[in-house]
Amino acid sequence: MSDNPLCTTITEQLNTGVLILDLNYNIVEWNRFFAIHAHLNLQDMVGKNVFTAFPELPKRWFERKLSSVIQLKTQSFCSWEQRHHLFELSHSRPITTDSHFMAQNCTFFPIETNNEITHICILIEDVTDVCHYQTRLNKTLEELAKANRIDGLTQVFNRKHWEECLDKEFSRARRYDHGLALIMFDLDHFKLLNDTYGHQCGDQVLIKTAQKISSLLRLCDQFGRYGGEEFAAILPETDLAGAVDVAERICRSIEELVIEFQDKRIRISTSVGVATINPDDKRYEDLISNADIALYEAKETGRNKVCAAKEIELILED
Ligand SMILES: Nc1nc2c(ncn2[C@@H]2O[C@H](COP(=O)(O)OP(=O)(O)OP(=O)(O)O)[C@@H](O)[C@H]2O)c(=O)[nH]1
Repeated sequence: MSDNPLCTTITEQLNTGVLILDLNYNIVEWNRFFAIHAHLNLQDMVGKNVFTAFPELPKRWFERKLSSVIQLKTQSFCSWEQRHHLFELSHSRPITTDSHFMAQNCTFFPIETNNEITHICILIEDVTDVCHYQTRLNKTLEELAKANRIDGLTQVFNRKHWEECLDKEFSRARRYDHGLALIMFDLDHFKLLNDTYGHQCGDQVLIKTAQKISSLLRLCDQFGRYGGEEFAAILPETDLAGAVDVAERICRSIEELVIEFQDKRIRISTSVGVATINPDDKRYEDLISNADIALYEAKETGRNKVCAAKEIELILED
């Protein structure tokens, strides 16, 4: 590796890959680490063009990288997060990883002789462990973030996240004077269903109902589980007539839904309350209250129906 035997000994013991190229991309030197992980013979590769020796190299990117190192006379770095690996080297990680090749941090730096760049040195650091643990950590964080937003049983938004969405939509609607509607659903006689068929059956009904309602909403609507057998949907840019129309459609679909549980075919219904933002509403909770009053009205006047907050106001005015 070097005229100095001490340096050669050290370089050969390094746990880092060392590859030295001339300015025509020919391999001048490389160390044992590189040869072992490339499964190639140390001597065979010297003098070969790097692109012939490693056809997997991204040629244009590599040439640009080296040319900037030469022109700027400065070192350059490429982390595994930018590019998982440059060279298809094996790793010796005992624990199984998803990656077939060694994850690499690569450093490129110019070698000068008499003030003139004659070679480029590339150092390859094996960061397969870092990559593995970072990937696992990211996955866990993603799962945690999801668990923080999603109701475990029905897989729709949980109440906390749903209310945060409503808070944002409410502020936006107020600021830009846009429409905003809220639909609250409460399954009818759910206690009786639980008592008759058992809690597992009740759970299945909640799952299927949530799926059904989700499938009938638009992508921009936000749907969540508000409580036990209560669900709620936020409909941005929607007026009362539009929201009632959606609510009616959902109400009829739930009525027609047949849920199979073991050998039983279960049918249910839902009462629905609809409200839209009005100038008196100061906080998003006001909108929930109005939808809740409408929902109560739907329960009181027979269930399996839709009531709108405005209709109640009119009834009160009468
Ligand atoms: N299976 C199951 N049941 C639940 C869950 N959460 C709440 N419940 C039940 O839902 C039932 C709700 O009962 P109530 O509030 O009396 O309402 P209801 O029987 O639907 O009557 P109305 O709303 O008046 O039509 C209770 O028995 C709760 O135990 C759940 O996650 N799974």
